[in-house]
Amino acid sequence: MDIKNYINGNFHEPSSNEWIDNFCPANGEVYGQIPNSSKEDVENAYIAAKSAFPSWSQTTLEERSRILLKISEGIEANLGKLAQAESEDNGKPISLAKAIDIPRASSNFRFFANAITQFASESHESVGMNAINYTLRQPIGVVGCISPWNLPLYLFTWKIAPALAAGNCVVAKPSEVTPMTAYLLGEICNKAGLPKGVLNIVHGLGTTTGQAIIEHPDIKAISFTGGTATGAHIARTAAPMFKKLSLELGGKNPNIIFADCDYDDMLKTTVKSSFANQGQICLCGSRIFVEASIYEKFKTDYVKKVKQLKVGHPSKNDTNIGALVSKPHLEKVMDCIQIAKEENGKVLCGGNRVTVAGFENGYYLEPTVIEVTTDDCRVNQEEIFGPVVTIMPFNTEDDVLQMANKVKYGLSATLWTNDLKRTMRLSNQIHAGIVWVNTWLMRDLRTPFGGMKASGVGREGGFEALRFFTEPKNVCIKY
Ligand SMILES: NC(=O)C1=CN([C@@H]2O[C@H](COP(=O)(O)OP(=O)(O)OC[C@H]3O[C@@H](n4cnc5c(N)ncnc54)[C@H](O)[C@@H]3O)[C@@H](O)[C@H]2O)C=CC1
Ligand SMILES: O=C(O)/C=C/C=C(\O)C(=O)O
Repeated sequence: MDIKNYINGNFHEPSSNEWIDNFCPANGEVYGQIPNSSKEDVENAYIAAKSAFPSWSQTTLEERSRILLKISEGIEANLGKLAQAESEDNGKPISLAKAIDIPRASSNFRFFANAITQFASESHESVGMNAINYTLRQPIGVVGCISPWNLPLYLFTWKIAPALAAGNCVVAKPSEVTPMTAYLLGEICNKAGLPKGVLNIVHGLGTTTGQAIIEHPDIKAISFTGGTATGAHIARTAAPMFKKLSLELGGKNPNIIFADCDYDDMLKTTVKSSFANQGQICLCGSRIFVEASIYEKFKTDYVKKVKQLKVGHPSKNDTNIGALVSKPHLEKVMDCIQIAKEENGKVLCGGNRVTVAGFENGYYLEPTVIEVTTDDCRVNQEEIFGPVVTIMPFNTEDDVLQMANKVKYGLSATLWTNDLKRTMRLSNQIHAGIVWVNTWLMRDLRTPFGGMKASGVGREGGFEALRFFTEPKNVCIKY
């Protein structure tokens, strides 16, 4: 199916008539074309957004909320179609798209439709000065939202929903690798009655379409999720124009397992936190550190469970691990495994491409566990973003804390222990924006979400997102 840009409520071909092949990761075949939108298309999207802004920013909160709820319902009503599109475009198991990706996209709109009705600003009485200060939280104007391929509609809507709820108009670009569900969202928005131009979706490469968005002098804020190198490039480009930036970037997250944890729960969840979505979630616990006293037992039990995961076609209900998102990404992940071997990492299971009968050109890879003896190796320092984890033992809390923090990233961490004091000590000291204790990826959309160090700048979620998408203006009145 050919995809078009959604500008001013209508579907348009790219002005340059330049197209990009869209590949299906499950079989490696081209199954459609997407626009490689130019500066001109981005400008058209901007003009539509700009002209929609005066009206949308003055639309009552109740009305904005009502329309966003309708979009949420539209996503829910199209669950089957969207899940199938997501699975075909991304390679993820359809079961995952149905249970997680699409319901969460719907929740994102529902959550921010409700949150905006509860969003309030501060006032400060300046005692002894006969003055009162109050702070307005005004929409910024036209904002840019750029999202990645791993959780396509989930992350696309995680940015768009708060931006719209706060009264902004949006120029958004999904990943060129997984454009399909963002394309389908346009029709849902029209049916929900979203006024023309409030949301505009342009498709294309990061280096052309994405670059035109971040360089646009009047797109005043950029919310981006993706790789750390791209985040750094966006920051370099946007900073001299004083754009507001929210950057949600890569991770190399420690999963720290103490002997006193609830073992069965830990084991089951660790398999999930290692390999969910083929390991292509920035929050996956890709570095597993296990207390020495249970290391050998863990190693045996974990590898046994990982070997039971079924790699298969994403449309099959019994598939645990689908296809990786693209051929270049598969090659990148396989290169990382090769580097691990060269650095004396021991592959305990996996490490090879999988041929799925009938889909021989699909991008399938075995879930891979690598035992390492030092945390300094590249495979333990660099983000792989695939179904590959490392495991190694540790002796003391101090040792593991040091190793956990000795990476450039600081996105999330998982702790498995029943010792409350240890939980508090480690949670306080660990370099991560998100710490899960005895669980993983349990989400409450009100909480601040994002990372420190090379994992990003700013936080998404809840009122943090609404604060990002508004400009605070303080008014001081003397009486
Ligand atoms: N934190 C996360 O959730 C993600 C991390 N990654 C990491 O990044 C690595 C590279 O993956 P990529 O697909 O190359 O991610 P990327 O960071 O290049 O892509 C993310 C989004 O940014 C856009 N983009 C790329 N260059 C841009 C530019 N100059 N201006 C504006 N937008 C631009 C892309 O078109 C896409 O929509 C992965 O191997 C993985 O390690 C990738 C995707 C998501
Ligand atoms: O908001 C969430 O629940 C998860 C977000 C995940 C990412 O940002 C990612 O994998 O890139």
